[in-house]
Amino acid sequence: MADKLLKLGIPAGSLQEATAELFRKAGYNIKFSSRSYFPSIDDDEIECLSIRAQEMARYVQQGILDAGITGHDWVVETGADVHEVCELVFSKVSRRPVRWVLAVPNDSDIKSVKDLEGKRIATEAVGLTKMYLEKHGVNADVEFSWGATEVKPPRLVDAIVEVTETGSSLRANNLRIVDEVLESTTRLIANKNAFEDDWKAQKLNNIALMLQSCLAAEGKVGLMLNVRRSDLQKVLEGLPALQQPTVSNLSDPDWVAINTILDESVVRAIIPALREAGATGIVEFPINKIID
Ligand SMILES: Nc1ncnc2c1ncn2[C@@H]1O[C@H](COP(=O)(O)OP(=O)(O)OP(=O)(O)O)[C@@H](O)[C@H]1O
Ligand SMILES: O=P(O)(O)OC[C@H]1O[C@H](OP(=O)(O)OP(=O)(O)O)[C@H](O)[C@@H]1O
Ligand SMILES: [Mg+2]
Repeated sequence: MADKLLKLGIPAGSLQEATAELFRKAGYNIKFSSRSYFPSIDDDEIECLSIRAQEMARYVQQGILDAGITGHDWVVETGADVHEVCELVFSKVSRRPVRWVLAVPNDSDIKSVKDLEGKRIATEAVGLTKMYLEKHGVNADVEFSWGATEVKPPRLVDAIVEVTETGSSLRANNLRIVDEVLESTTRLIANKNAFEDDWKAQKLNNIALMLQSCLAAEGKVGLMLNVRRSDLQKVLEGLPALQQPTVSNLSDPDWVAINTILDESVVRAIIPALREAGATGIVEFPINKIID
């Protein structure tokens, strides 16, 4: 049926590769070809369009796209009226939010937002910056920057408001953070009318479930082990209490099997302790998805 098609915006630019990689983990294969706005996806019910993150919310609001992936920052900046299906905490290189920050040269006299009175600020997010200045009752010139904003101070402007993830671009340009303007994460957003359509809403909720379950599984591993029933309490005490481990019977009534999920970072300390406590047959395995 022709209307069983979800038009989905995939962000071009910083989020493109991380988005495609997350979809791949979730079971969808997205392929980009140069100069095409239509990446292919191995699901006949989805049509992908490659759109700049800045423009995503506008096209979603207008219904040109049913849904899209973009940063919360651009939803706020564009003031688009869209439905947020879910938050997806991933950025270009990390699984942390990005921050829009007010930054100045290391040796600048500007120490707080109040010192911006009458100064020049360059940014790609003019709306966010003006809202921030207004909140602090400061009057300054905010000019739109097409990019490479970090190279502008001190010759062209006094300060910038720019997005940062690892901080390396700011460091490379001898800039210091004065204040945080907005913290932002990636979101799956939908057109409000499209989300009224049961089929589209379910399709989007299913995509959200798969993407979120992949993010939830990152940095986690599964662990299974066997233990004498008499050692069970001691072994359970050695496992992080985050998750209730599954304990199941074995054919030998004196033994039980334990199945649990752990942060990969603690495994190297926990496995030797489990062995010491009497566990045997310890197996660590990778996990792809966690659905609560
Ligand atoms: N490391 C990062 N740098 C910039 N934006 C990031 C980063 N990680 C995540 N984002 C998010 O990606 C979106 C940026 O999209 P945009 O299309 O402006 O990317 P861009 O970096 O300007 O693209 P390009 O690579 O074409 O310059 C924003 O929502 C931003 O919050
Ligand atoms: O804190 P960092 O990890 O250094 O990331 C932030 C930088 O990444 C983005 O630039 P991008 O590479 O997209 O170049 P652009 O200036 O052309 O947008 C963004 O505009 C910052 O410059
Ligand atoms: Mg950019």
